[in-house]
Amino acid sequence: MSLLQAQDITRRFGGFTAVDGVSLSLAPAEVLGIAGTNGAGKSTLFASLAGQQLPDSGQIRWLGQDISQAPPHQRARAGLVRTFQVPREFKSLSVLDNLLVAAPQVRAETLLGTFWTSSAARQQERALVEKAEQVLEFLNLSRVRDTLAGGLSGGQKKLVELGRVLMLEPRCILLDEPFAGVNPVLIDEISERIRQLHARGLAFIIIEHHLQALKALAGRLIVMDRGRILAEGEPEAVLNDARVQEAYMGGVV
Ligand SMILES: Nc1ncnc2c1ncn2[C@@H]1O[C@H](COP(=O)(O)OP(=O)(O)OP(=O)(O)O)[C@@H](O)[C@H]1O
Repeated sequence: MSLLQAQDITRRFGGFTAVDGVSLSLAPAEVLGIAGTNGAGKSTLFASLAGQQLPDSGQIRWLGQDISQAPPHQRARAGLVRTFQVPREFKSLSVLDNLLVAAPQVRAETLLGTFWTSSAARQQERALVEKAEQVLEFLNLSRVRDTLAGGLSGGQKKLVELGRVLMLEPRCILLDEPFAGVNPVLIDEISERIRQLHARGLAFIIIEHHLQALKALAGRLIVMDRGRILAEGEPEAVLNDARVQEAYMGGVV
C-alpha cells in the first residue's frame, strides 16, 4: 500500500490554476524528488499535501485513509510533516528551545520555567530535552545548542528546521528546498542526514532546484511545469527528457 497518495489535486488562486490535476504516490521509505521551474506549483502542492491549504479538488490519502480535509497538526500527528522553503525558526529562542517548542506536548510557559511543578511534568520535560539533545547530536548541532537560532547560517537553520520536524517522529518528511541558500559543505551534510534517516525507514518528498544534489538522493523524480507533471521516473532519464530540457531554458539541465 502507498504511504501517501494524491489524486488529481487542483489548487486555484482566483482565476489562476497553480496546481492542475496532479497525481502522485509515495511508497513507504521512498525518496521522491520534485523539480521544476519557478512558479511551477511545487510549494503549493506541498501545502495541499501537508494541509496548510486545502485543494479545490482532488483527494489525499495517507495509509489508505482520506486526509484531504485534515488540518496540518492532525497530519503531523499521523506522521506526515513538512519543512518550509524559508526556515521558520524562532529567532530569539535558542536552538534547543526551537526543538522543544516543536514537540506537541510542550506548552510555551514550561520552557520559561513558570508554574511547572509536578514531578510528572518535570519528568516529561526531562525526557523531551533528552530527545531534543539526541536530535541535535544527530544533526551535528550540539555545539550551537544554546545559540539563538536567528544568528545561525542558512544551512544551520535548515538543519534546525529538520530537527524541529524530527521531534514529531514522522514517517514522511516533505522537504521544501533543503539546499536553498546553503553552502556546498552543508549541502553534503544535510544530504548525509537525509540518507541516514532514509536508511532508518523514513520517506521523503524533496522539492529542490539543486538538481545534482536532488538526483543523488531521489530514487524517482517528478518535474513540474505550469501546475502539471511534465515528466516522471528514474532521475537521470527524467532530466534528459527533451520536454524537461525545453522547460529548463532550452537545454541547460
Ligand atoms: N497565496 C497565493 N496567492 C496567489 N498566487 C499564489 C499564491 N501562492 C502561490 N501562488 C502562485 O502560484 C504559482 C505557483 O507557486 P508555487 O510557490 O507553488 O511555485 P513553486 O514551483 O514552488 O515555485 P518556486 O520554485 O519559485 O518556489 C505561482 O505563480 C505563484 O505566484
